[in-house]
Amino acid sequence: MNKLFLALDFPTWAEAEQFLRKHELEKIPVKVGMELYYREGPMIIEKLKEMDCPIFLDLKLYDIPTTVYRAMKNIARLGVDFVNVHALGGGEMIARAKEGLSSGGMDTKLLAVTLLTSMDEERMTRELNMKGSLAENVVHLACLAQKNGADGVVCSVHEAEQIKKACGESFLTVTPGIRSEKSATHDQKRIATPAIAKEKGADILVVGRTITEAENPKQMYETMIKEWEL
Ligand SMILES: O=c1ccn([C@@H]2O[C@H](COP(=O)(O)O)[C@@H](O)[C@H]2O)c(=O)[nH]1
Repeated sequence: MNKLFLALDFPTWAEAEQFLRKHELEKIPVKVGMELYYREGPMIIEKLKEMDCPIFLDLKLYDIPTTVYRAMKNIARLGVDFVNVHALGGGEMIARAKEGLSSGGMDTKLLAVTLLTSMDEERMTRELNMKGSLAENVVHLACLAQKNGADGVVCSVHEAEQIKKACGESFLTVTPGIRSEKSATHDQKRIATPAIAKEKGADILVVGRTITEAENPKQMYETMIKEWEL
């Protein structure tokens, strides 16, 4: 799979829709996160399906296994392409998420967030008191996710190669923190360009502000796709 999902980080559907239409980006794969989903609810998924957009619903569930199972049963009905949990919720939570999702019979793929791309090794050690290197922890969480039924993980480009080695080629690596050579890093710490993502074997790119805040979003989108597909 070789896809770029645009992070639709807008406060309302009206703003997201206006952006997509203004820049002729209808029908592209999109990621809906907490900001938009908590405002608009499931309606947003219907609207994007009407536009024929592949959808990654990025809600990052993290709760006790039963609660996640029940929430996933509801999410399963939406028929999105991807949904995710935090791998740090543990194996049982991931397995119950998969169970809840499977009840929908819609072939939604389950991803597990390893360590957020806004986290670096220094803060992981100092603030979270986690031992080992960041890459070791990410690969460990990827293996845990795989063992418990996840179809792939959200990680940074920099761990994609090691995850593929540990979990196999078909285990998906979905990578946010994508930036062009010149764009601002914002709050992201583990960043990479689409060209590096390709080199490292990442399957799916997630790009938000580099495109949505660009002077010419359509041109930036096309440039990133080109760099990714070359
Ligand atoms: O580890 C993670 C998990 C999710 N995200 C999400 O991806 C986008 C990235 O947006 P940019 O503007 O390209 O930084 C955003 O919606 C995050 O919630 C992530 O960045 N890192």
